[in-house]
Amino acid sequence: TFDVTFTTAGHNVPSTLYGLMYEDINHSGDGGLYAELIQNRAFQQVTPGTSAALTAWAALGSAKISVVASSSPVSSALPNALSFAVPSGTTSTVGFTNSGYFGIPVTAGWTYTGSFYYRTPTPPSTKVSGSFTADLRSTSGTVFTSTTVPFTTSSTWQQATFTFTASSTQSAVTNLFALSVGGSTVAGLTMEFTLISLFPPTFNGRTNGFRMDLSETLLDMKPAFFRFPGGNNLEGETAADRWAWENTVGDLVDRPGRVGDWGYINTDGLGLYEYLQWIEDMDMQPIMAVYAGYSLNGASVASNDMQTYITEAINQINFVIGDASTNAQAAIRSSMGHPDPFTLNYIEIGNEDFFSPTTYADYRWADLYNALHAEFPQLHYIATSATSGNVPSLSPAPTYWDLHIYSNPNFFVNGAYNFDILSRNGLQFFQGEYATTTENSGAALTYPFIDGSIAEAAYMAGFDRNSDIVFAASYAPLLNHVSSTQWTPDLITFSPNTVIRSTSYYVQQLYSLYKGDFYLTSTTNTASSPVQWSVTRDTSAGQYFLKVINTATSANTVVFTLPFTPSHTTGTGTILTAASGTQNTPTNPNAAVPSSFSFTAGKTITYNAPGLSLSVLVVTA
Ligand SMILES: O=S(=O)(O)O[C@H]1C[C@H](O)[C@@H](O)[C@@H]1CO
Repeated sequence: TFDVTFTTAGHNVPSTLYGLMYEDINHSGDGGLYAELIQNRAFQQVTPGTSAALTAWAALGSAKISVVASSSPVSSALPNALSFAVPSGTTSTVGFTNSGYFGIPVTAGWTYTGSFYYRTPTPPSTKVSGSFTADLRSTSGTVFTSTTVPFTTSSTWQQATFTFTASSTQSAVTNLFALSVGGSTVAGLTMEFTLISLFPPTFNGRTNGFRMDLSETLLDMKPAFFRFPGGNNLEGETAADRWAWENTVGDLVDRPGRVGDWGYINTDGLGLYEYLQWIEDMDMQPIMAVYAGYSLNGASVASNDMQTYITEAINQINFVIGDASTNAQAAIRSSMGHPDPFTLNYIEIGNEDFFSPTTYADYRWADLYNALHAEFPQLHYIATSATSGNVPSLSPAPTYWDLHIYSNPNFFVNGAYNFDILSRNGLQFFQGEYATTTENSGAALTYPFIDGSIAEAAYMAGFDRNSDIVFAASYAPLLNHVSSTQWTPDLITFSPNTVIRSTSYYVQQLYSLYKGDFYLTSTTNTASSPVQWSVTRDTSAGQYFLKVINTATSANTVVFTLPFTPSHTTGTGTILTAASGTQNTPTNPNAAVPSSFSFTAGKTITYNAPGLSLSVLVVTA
């Protein structure tokens, strides 16, 4: 039995404590949160004439399709186009299909919004007019919804737009988007297409917006912040490949895309503006990274070449918070629909710069911090070259540090007091990435498992307890498309039409929902104890959240002694628990989900915590 006495003494819990780490990994962005359904929609960053350039595209009928460098590109950012050549004499239906990001969901009642650019490089002397049919169909050709799109041959680019509404829901996602036309209409013609786009309804109905079910899944966690755009995906393989904010704003036709750092092309259709608008819609605040001159090939920008990136970072921040009436970057923001500044308090300078500590310490941190702090003194700047609370020395000395740790359950069980032992010297910590990534045996994990998730919960009791110096924490990675994975485990796994909440998702959700605003000091425990606890309070609601974490496989009893007598004798709690090894997977998505229970409340509360469990007992004063 663990006897826990808590007092009314303690400290504030920062509103920023629990949030989300994001980067475009495992198709978290393109094919995930970004709602665009067409993969390789603008043939960005591909080599014309290669089969890879045609990823996700296939011809219909006797048409010949290939990716070409257009002789008259739709924009300098999008030099490539799909060439669609129809042999003379063709009479049957011709066209092309796109298979989406490993599938396309067909959902009853959804109105899809589509568009494409097209032209006929060498139009016939007598203009040809006709109609394309745009549709969603199964791979066997069953059409679920369609509409016609009139066209007239022209050597100049035209943009067509259309909508159609699905009347049925298909459980299969192996569906295709198709554009087709009667062969006799276009026989002998060669046409070019690009930026072929199809959106489902989006979160908050935003144009060029986010996928609804994934957004709702994240909203259910009430996350306080969103760290973006990376993670490794900020850094590029080289400086030239970095995430550069300016290439991600403005009209889609002006965004070149880039080769991302997780093995696939990023369209950057999900760009800085879209991130910020969604973060605002989701009641979060950004923790925004700026490129700090280190890239994944290990090279650092030379000291006397840093100015380009300092200016870029200043411009990036001005895009977010600048005055649109006086600042050019802020004016772009305003022109995109947000004249007022977005909320911004935290800037992360680089990512995992412990891979390049010398250049970070010698000049990269100071160059960026000094310039940004001078320009924006009200923002907080987060350094990234530490892995634990024993931070390296940098000048100027950072106040905020981002720490990352991926390990096994034992690390998190034994490390539960890692922050208690740190001296309070003004430093503030962001546990920006953490997760149980292997079993104690070292076996890799494809999905989180209850043993690791409850170990994470033990470690997170340390975030509550030390939230005087831990201002933010987020599990990583956040998202994983089940058909295109570079890193496991992940908090949430999804397919084109399903979302699987892992056991670690529920741990993150419970800590975030029951964060409270004040931590109450209680009986000191020891690291590596099988049981950890945390007591926080929602002061305005007069509610106390008694969290009990039992990392042992057998039950353990905790007896709480309260500094008051609750106003009720029965309390309601929420528990996540499962047998060792349990995972929520695509085939068993609800193997372990939280459930509620009631308990007897009084000046003392005896709680028998099941093995491998996180419980939150809610007590009303
Ligand atoms: O290979 S790692 O450095 O472990 O990559 C990790 C750390 C990096 O910030 C993030 O992008 C990635 C997965 O979350």
